[in-house]
Amino acid sequence: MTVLLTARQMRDAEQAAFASGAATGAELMERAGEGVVSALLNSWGELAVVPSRAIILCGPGNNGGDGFVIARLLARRGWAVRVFLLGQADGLPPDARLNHDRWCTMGDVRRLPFDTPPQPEGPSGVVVDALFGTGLTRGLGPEVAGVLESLEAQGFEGWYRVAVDLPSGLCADSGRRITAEDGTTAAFRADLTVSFHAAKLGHYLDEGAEFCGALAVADIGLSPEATPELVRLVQAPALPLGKRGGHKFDHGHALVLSGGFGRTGAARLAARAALRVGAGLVTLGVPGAAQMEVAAQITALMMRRIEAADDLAQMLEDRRLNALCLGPGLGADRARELVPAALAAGRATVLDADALSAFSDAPDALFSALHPGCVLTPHGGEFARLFPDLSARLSGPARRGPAVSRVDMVRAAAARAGCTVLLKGPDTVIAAPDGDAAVHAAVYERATPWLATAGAGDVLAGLICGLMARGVDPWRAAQTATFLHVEAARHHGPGLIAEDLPEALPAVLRGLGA
Ligand SMILES: NC(=O)C1=CN([C@@H]2O[C@H](COP(=O)(O)OP(=O)(O)OC[C@H]3O[C@@H](n4cnc5c(N)ncnc54)[C@H](OP(=O)(O)O)[C@@H]3O)[C@@H](O)[C@H]2O)[C@@H](O)CC1
Ligand SMILES: [K+]
Repeated sequence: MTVLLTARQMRDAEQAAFASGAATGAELMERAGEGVVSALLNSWGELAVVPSRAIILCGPGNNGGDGFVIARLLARRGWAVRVFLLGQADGLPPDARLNHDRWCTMGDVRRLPFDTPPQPEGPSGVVVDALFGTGLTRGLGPEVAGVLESLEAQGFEGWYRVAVDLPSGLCADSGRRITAEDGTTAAFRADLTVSFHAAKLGHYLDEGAEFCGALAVADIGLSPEATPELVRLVQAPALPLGKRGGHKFDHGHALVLSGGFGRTGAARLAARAALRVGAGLVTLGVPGAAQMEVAAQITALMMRRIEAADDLAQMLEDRRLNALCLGPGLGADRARELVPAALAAGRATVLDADALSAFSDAPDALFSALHPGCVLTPHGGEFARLFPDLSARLSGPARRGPAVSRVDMVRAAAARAGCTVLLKGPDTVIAAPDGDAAVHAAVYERATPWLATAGAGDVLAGLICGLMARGVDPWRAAQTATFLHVEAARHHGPGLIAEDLPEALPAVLRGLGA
């Protein structure tokens, strides 16, 4: 299991190593520096062959200490190294001071921001940002922002940019840039970020991936963590996704409620996704006026007329209908009519799109009807309508580090709703009401910007519904569906439209050994 740590959890891991005698701070710092050097040599092979030049910016804490180790290791490889320190050597914590002093036997240290700003001194090289890492408590002031700007000036175009642990200015817990008192919101923009022991939430959430560039995690010999509040990074599902015998009713029967005439496409997309992910049967619940339209478009999918709440309640007397999906193209009036009846039936239920927006005026009425078998799948706008106070905490500037994160807010939303909440985005956050949280990241090598296309969200809702019809619990269904959704988009590639997603699933499932 890959976990994403907060700054505090990282410090706890470090303290545990000190307490058990497994490592000293100086040893961890040495390994951190070695990790950065080997990651940068691996990333850009030519640097491993011919010594280059480096500009290393060291901050006033242990992130700066890592910078001094990197300076020493690169200089030993024959690199031309210039080191800059923000603040005074006297103020450095002990391990950083030790490495500062070791470096001083090999080269000089210039002061930031007073000395002349760093100059490129050659067409190529590496800029190393070791100003701030997990200890960032406030935004970068104008002086530091000015230094970062000077490193983007003319002459640095051919230079690689490496951040130690985190790009300075970026919050380890939230992936948000911290805003300084004067309103400056600066951060180092890296090509490669090298972190230690485990990735931090901030590498994946919000603006994290944009500022990190690529991400490498160096092993510095700390023990794996096992605290329950850890956030996991969603990866290939451990569930058996293939069918192992049985007939169609053994794999569940999903019901997807459709909107009216001319608005049935979204529900049909969701239904097809539910069928492709393995639900044994999928029925579309359609108002009379739209039946001809739907009938002309479906084959393996089934259809039943559902006009009003009574029709739905009557249909749900059939206990074999075990998972519901409401929202895609449903329309606000129909959502207000059908959602209470669906929730009263106590089935596994996905609420998306209109089924969420229809309750913007009275979210508490929705929350009181929800049950643990539900999954809400809002995008940012729908989340803001249902949880305006939580959303507002993410939309204003972050003034202090560590800042409140999307994980914090989705956890709070799940606790309030009493069910699983999935906030969509390239950094999808999924939280369960008991506080479990996971991040699904479609960033770095899994970036799929072409997934931002009409109807993609409807397919996701259908995948969750289909998995729940197969008996997967809401928490795992939300994670597995998100993973499959992005894998389908990756399999198809650019040019993707929502219709392609269900059609890409067989290849994705086969690739996962289903
Ligand atoms: N934990 C581990 O296991 C390992 C950790 N390691 C490394 O240590 C790093 C964490 O070190 P750290 O805790 O010393 O914090 P760091 O990021 O260097 O900064 C703290 C200093 O910056 C200051 N400061 C903050 N914001 C500021 C601002 N905007 N403008 C100006 N100043 C600001 C802050 O001042 P204060 O807030 O106290 O006033 C304090 O002086 C971690 O990222 C990793 O690289 C590795 O060696 C391997 C093992
Ligand atoms: K840094």
